[in-house]
Amino acid sequence: MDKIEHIGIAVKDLAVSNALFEKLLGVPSYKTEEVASEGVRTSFFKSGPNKIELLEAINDESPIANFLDKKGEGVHHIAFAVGDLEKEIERLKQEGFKILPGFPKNGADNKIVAFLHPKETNSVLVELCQEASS
Ligand SMILES: CC[C@H](C(=O)O)C(=O)SCCNC(=O)CCNC(=O)[C@H](O)C(C)(C)COP(=O)(O)OP(=O)(O)OC[C@H]1O[C@@H](n2cnc3c(N)ncnc32)[C@H](O)[C@@H]1OP(=O)(O)O
Ligand SMILES: [Co+2]
Repeated sequence: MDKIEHIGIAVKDLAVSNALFEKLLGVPSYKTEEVASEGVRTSFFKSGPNKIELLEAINDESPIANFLDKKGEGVHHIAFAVGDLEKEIERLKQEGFKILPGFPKNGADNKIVAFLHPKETNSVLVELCQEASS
């Protein structure tokens, strides 16, 4: 794991939270992007070298819809940047971690992503992100 790539925050209304985080961070979102496979609309902010990803659900099947129903708005996941996702997945499997089914897949912000189950990582949902080849 090279660094924290972004912190994912589940929000009910992306437009409302975009305005809030623009005031909070003092910068506008640099990208809004839907990821249909995850049923999410995302909005990204840069804060110095760090990134914040806001996520709203675009359908009831979305993991974000379920999270909001059960836990409400808040920090949803921590994403780590990895240079070689397949290699990192192999290393993690050797360490006894399982990758959630259906991953790796294309994520937002030009990444290929995979997730571990939060029950294996102290109830923190961990995402792995590799730059998709341009
Ligand atoms: C890919 C686009 C974008 C990007 O960055 O590129 C994204 O980040 S998309 C983000 C949305 N997509 C995902 O989160 C995909 C991975 N998540 C899942 O597959 C599910 O959300 C899963 C498996 C983590 C949970 O789904 P499940 O149906 O099992 O939900 P439950 O409510 O039954 O939860 C089971 C258990 O896990 C705890 N839980 C669930 N979500 C989280 C979370 N985000 N952080 C911490 N813990 C979580 C939940 O509380 C349950 O624990 P229990 O003790 O049994 O109550
Ligand atoms: Co993410």
